[in-house]
Amino acid sequence: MRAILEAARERPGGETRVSVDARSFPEAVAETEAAGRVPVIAEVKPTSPTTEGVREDDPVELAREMVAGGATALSVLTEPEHFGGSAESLRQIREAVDVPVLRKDFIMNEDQLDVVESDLVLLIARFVGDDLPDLVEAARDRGFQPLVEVHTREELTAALAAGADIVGINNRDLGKLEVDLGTFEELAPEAPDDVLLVAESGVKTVEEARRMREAGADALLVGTAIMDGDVRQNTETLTQ
Ligand SMILES: O=C(O)c1ccccc1NCC(=O)[C@H](O)[C@H](O)COP(=O)(O)O
Repeated sequence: MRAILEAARERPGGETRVSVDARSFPEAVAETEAAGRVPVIAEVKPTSPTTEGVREDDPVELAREMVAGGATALSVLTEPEHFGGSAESLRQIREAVDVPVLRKDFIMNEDQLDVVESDLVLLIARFVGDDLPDLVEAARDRGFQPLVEVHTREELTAALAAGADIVGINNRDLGKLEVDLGTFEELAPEAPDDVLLVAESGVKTVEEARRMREAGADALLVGTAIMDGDVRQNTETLTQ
């Protein structure tokens, strides 16, 4: 994790401030619910420190297939060194689909928000620490919907104090890289009802998707299980 964070701190920001006309994620979730399906954010994740190999397929084609499979939104890794992502992939994907797109990266400072437009942007409470309130505000000022990621009760408290209204509870401990779906089950009851809760990481099966929904997940963020094989079929299975 240290190498990922060191690289993130070094990565340059954008030169001009972005202004986004964002596609509403809460509305997309409500539409999926109304259609009787499970809201899933499908992740375009070419590789990761916990995945073997690299998926070399065209990211835009993968994204189109995920949307065809019923994805409510997409998450696109833009971290280049450890996840095989790029800002350019995200730009092309957002142009090619009409669902909200989350920029998944390790954003450490305000300038890094200006690298590329997206509808949602990930802010990881564990890594931004006391800068979280300012980054939430800076993201909203640019038109982004911030998705604040937490893994502990303290981080959830910090996210709520920073005004987060879309919170991702990550089942993956980014210190140990271990996954435990019990993390979402433990923290979800602590969040107020008006916060949109996303269960992140480790969901592989329909049963696990149901487990997260029963624990209060408004949406699920799924990477590995969708990227492994036929992404359209995998998305269809998890959104049913
Ligand atoms: O996925 C990893 O290996 C990883 C390693 C180090 C830091 C972050 C990492 N993942 C970020 C994520 O949050 C996941 O990509 C996302 O939640 C999807 O998880 P999964 O469905 O388990 O692929």
